[in-house]
Amino acid sequence: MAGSENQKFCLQEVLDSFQLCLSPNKEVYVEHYVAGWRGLVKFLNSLGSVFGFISKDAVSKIQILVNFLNSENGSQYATVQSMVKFELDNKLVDVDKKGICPESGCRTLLRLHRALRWLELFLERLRTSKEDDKTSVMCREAYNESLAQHHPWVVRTAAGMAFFALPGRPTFFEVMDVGPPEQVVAILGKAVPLISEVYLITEELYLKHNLLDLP
Ligand SMILES: CCCCCCCC/C=C\CCCCCCCC(=O)N[C@@H](COP(=O)(O)O)[C@H](O)/C=C/CCCCCCCCCCCCC
Repeated sequence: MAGSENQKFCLQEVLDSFQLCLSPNKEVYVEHYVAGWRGLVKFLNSLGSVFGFISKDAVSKIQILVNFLNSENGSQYATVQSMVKFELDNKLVDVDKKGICPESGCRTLLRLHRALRWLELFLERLRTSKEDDKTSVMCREAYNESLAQHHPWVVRTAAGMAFFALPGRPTFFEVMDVGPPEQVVAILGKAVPLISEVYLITEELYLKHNLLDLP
């Protein structure tokens, strides 16, 4: 999968990954979760180097999780549920905020999990938007309602500047490459509830184990 972030973006592929994410008993498969993010990073990379610092951060977090999946404990990382249990049972998570385990699977996935909420809010705005609506405004509103609350001023400022470089809605829809706007809206109508379900399952799990504030 190395270097796949430079390949062409495919919205259906992202949708498929998030669909495959959920097991019949509603566990979240880490493999498909990271595949969904890899697909999204392709989209980000197609927008140009202004978004490079965001893409780099997302790729490094994806890679940390892939490394866990490929490690000798890989089977423990099959689902978010098994990962949480394994890392908590083995004291691999910085629950006491002492600065240990800076790269646990739980804290790494939490960063992507918060970003998933941004994605859900952004895609819902995109889905219900009108032709003249600005993607930069939709993106900023979604960011302020979610990720921004976890970012320091310097990151919020850099992100805010990058949003100005977002292409307009028509170009956005073209890059999605799934056909006319009605088709994009239809696919987004399937993607948003799926993403929302994956988000809610993870949120409840993290809440139950008091992991939502991991440093
Ligand atoms: C269906 C197609 C349309 C939507 C396509 C969206 C494509 C988005 C792809 C990736 C999104 C980026 C995910 C970013 C993960 C950020 C994780 C994070 O919060 N990291 C921060 C904290 O990490 P630690 O320091 O604690 O390890 C880190 O400080 C962040 C640095 C980078 C800035 C992140 C800003 C995120 C802004 C929201 C994404 C905007 C993308 C716009 C593209 C439409």
